[in-house]
This record gives sequence, C-alpha cells and structure tokens, in this order.
Amino acid sequence: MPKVLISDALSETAVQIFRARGIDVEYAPELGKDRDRLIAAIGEFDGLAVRSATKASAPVIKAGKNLKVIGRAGIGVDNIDLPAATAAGVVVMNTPYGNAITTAEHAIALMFALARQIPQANESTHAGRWEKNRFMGVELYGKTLGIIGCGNIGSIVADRAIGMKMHVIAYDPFLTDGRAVELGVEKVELDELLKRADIISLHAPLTEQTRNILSAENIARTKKGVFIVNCARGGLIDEDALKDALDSGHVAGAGLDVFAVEPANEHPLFGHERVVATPHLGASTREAQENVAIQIAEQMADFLLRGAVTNALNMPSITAEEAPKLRPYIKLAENLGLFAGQLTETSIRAIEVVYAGAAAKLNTRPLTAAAVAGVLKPILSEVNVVNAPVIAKERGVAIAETYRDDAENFESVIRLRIVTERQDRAAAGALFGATPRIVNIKGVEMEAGFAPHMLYVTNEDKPGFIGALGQTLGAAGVNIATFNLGRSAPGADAIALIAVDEPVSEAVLARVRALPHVKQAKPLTFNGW
Ligand SMILES: NC(=O)C1=CN([C@@H]2O[C@H](COP(=O)(O)OP(=O)(O)OC[C@H]3O[C@@H](n4cnc5c(N)ncnc54)[C@H](O)[C@@H]3O)[C@@H](O)[C@H]2O)C=CC1
Ligand SMILES: O=C(O)CCC(=O)C(=O)O
Repeated sequence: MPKVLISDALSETAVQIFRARGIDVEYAPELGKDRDRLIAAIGEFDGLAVRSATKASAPVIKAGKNLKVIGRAGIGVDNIDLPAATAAGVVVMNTPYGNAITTAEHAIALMFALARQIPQANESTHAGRWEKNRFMGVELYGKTLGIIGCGNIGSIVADRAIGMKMHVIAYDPFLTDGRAVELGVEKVELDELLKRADIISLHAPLTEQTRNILSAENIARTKKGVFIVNCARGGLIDEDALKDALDSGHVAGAGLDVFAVEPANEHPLFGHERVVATPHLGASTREAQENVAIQIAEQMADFLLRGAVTNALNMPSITAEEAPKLRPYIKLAENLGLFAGQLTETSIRAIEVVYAGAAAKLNTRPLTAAAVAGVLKPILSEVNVVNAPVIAKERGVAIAETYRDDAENFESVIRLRIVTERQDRAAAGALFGATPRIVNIKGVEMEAGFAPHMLYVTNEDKPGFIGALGQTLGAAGVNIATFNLGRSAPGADAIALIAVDEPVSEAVLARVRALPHVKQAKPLTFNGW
C-alpha cells in the first residue's frame, strides 16, 4: 500500500480521499516547519503533499528514498526544488486552477482596500476616532489597471476589473493577440504599462526574468500616485525601492500579500501608513482549500495507484483512462531501449523513436521518455521516465519522434534507432496482446519476447552453428527457455536471441565467443533493472 505524508495544513478532505483510495496517509503539518524532522521522516513515504510552508529542498528529496511524487496543493512550486526532484525521478505536480478565483478576488479586495483605505479607516473607527475627513478615497471606475502576467489569475482579475468598468492593459510576453481580444484587455509592453497604469497588479510567476520586475528604475517610470498590488510572489518587487517610493508619495499605496522572505514576521514595510499587508492569504478561502486538497489528493492517488500523470511540471501528462492502455506500450518502449542500451558501447548522439500504426495515435511523449530511460539505464542506474529526457539533453543526446500510419504486418510497431559515435543501431517491437515482443533487429526479422536473462549472439550463417551453441550452453548447465533466430538472407549474418533460465557467466560467454563463426555474444537482462 503506497504511503503519503501531508506536511502542511491541508483540508481534512485530502486525508479522507487518500484513505478512501486505499493509501496509507500521515497528516503531520508540523513537519513542514521542521526541516530536520521532515528529513528524518520522509524515507518511508511514496508521496509528499505540501502547500507553501514545506520546503521540499534537495536534501529532503534525497532523503526520500521511496519518494515518487510531490504534490503541491496550490500553484507556485518555488518551495520545491524542481531540478532536484527531476534528477531524482520524482514527479512534481500542482493544482493550477483550484485557487485561481480566490487569489484573483484577494487582489481585487486589496485594490478596494487601497482605494478606500479600508484597513486604516477600520482601525481608526474601532479606536473611536470618527475621522470622516481623513479618509478620502478614489473610485476604481474608469481607472486603468495594468496586469503584469495575464495567465489564469491575471485573466480572472482582468475579467472582474472589466466588470467594474476599469480599462485593463496587460503585459505578458506569452499573451497572444487573440487571447487579449478574447479577454477584452489591451496588450502592451512593460514600459507602456508602467507609464499608463493607475493600479498595477502582479500575477506572474517568480523567475529569473520576473525577479524585481518592479525594480527601482521601473517603479520610477510609473505614474505618480499609482497603487501596486502583489498577490503573486514577493521577489517580483524590489521592496527597498518600494518603501522609498511610498515614503516619497510617488506610490500612493501598496497591497501586499506576499513578501521576499516568508514567513515575514518583521518587515520594513510593516506599519507603513500606505501599506495594506496580508500574510500570504491569497489562496486562503474554504472553497479554494477544498478545491486544491481534493485535486492534489486525487492526482497523487491516480499517479500512485494507476500511473496517471496530471498537472505534472516535470513529466508529460497521462490521463487515468489512457494509463492502462499506455502501460504495455511503455513496457515495450522501455524494453527496446534496454535492448539497444545494453548493446551500445560508445557514446550516444541521437535516439529516434518511430511510432507506426495505432501507436502513432497514442500520447507518445511518455513512451519516448520510457525508451530513452531504457537506453540510459545500463549506463546510469538512477534514470527513469521523469529524468531521462533531461539527462539525455544534458548529455547532448538528440531525441526525435516520428510517426507513420502503416505498421505493415502489425497493428502497431515502435522502432528505436540509436546513433552512436561508431554506428547506427535499430530494433523494432510490437505488442502481442499486451505482451511486448521484439520483431526486428538491424533489419533482421525476429520474433522474441523479453526475458529476465537473455543471450544475444550474432554469427556468420553457417551450418552446424546452432547445434554447437546449444551444446555449449547445455554442457555448462544453462537451460534454454526460448531460442529465436533470424537472418536477412541465406549466408548473411544471423542473430540469435536466447532466453535462458539463469544469468550466463563470463566463463560460459567466453566459450560461446570462442565458437566458430561467432561475431558477438552479449548477455542481456530485462525487468531486473
Ligand atoms: N498569493 C497566493 O496565495 C497565491 C499566489 N499565486 C501565484 O500567482 C502567480 C500566478 O499564478 P497563475 O496565474 O496561476 O499562473 P499562470 O502560469 O497561469 O500565469 C502566469 C502568467 O505570467 C506570465 N509570465 C511569465 N513570465 C512573464 C514575464 N517575464 N513578464 C510578464 N508575464 C510573464 C505567463 O505567460 C503567464 O501567462 C504564481 O506566481 C503563483 O504562485 C497563486 C495562487 C495563490
Ligand atoms: O497554499 C497557499 O496558501 C499558498 C498558495 C500559493 O501561493 C500558490 O498556490 O502559489
């Protein structure tokens, strides 16, 4: 039974879903705040479910010896070391939509709070000061809202702002003209947004490009009297520059839900009369927390129990419906990769996977990842479908997928071609029912299953060879389970793929290699990697 650790405060519904799906779950939100205890505990779990308090750093991932999936009940994954997770073969998934409305509403709430100084007026009224003349606000109606980052949340903010009769301009390098028209926003460059916006609302992720996107220089380019709202990530604003601009009155107010360092127990902006601050509450509504808890628990359970991959940041998606259908193809692709990888002795330059027939209509990215993982496994033991494409890229191995309608004699064929420094190697396989079988090696037709222990022999096609090989194996006490033979033409080189009951020792291999006409003899293993 898979085990999942929940190390942040997630809705109880997540626990119920894991249990109902037959997953052993431990709810320990205190561990998210205690790195050492988390590292001590994580080793026994297959899954880790977090919000933002848990830092799933490289040491945590390394300590997760059984870890297969980290689920973020929310959007931003900046608390998860994605490269470390990918390198360790751990799938990282999030819930990209579950808290988007809630966060957009929080941004709108902060706009109103700034425009009408609601928190300040609230405090003054509670203090019995009835300062009616102190709190002169501004209308949002007719004002220009500048959205930086117009994705899920930015689009919802735009929609609500348009409903309030604001004019919305957006800066987002990935926003298409068509989408901008659909949303009713005016697409602009950053400079123009800074110049024109009465209110700026940030909804971009924190990346190297967006860090300090509101730098001192960019803040200086904004309209005098601008309001700034940040419900995305703290690092998007240069906080010292913002303080200077608030002190000088250039920025009329800032509504901040997020801070460069969190939790922010003290901060130079705290207590500032023009700042409205909330402790990263953007996603904190009952609805959003229920949504993200349900989504992450379902996604993680689907992955751990059925192999379905949804909203992963480091692996292609596989729906729960297609997971069982893809499983035998994944096995076939991986075995073809293992076959080619075990025979490859020089450095690999390119891997091409050709999908023919019905296979060409499948979601082939996970299959290609499995084939690449198979090829790399004999060299790198820690490789799997999550990290294989990244590792291949790091090593300069080009990966290509091609598709063909015709699979000739089969419903589907997967053909793998490996280009190394010295040669081109190709092998093709097909499914017989759900069983993967190899059907072609280097252009030679073949028909063999993949067994835990195999022997691959190439030889000149001469009479008497098969008998000599059988005798050598028999004399060594090696029992042959299946014997498959192929050749492209009489007299041309022949290939034998022999399944044996136990591994063939080096001594027996030497005897096989010494037989007349043998060109190559290699032991192969499948499954046992
Ligand atoms: N305060 C809170 O509690 C919450 C904060 N968030 C944060 O809100 C942010 C946005 O979330 P979503 O809208 O769901 O993400 P999203 O991925 O749907 O949208 C982000 C948008 O930013 C754009 N973008 C990327 N680089 C950019 C750049 N250099 N300049 C301008 N735009 C750029 C992208 O093209 C994309 O359209 C994330 O950082 C997320 O972590 C999300 C949920 C809750
Ligand atoms: O879980 C939370 O409260 C934070 C949500 C958030 O920042 C996100 O989803 O990116």
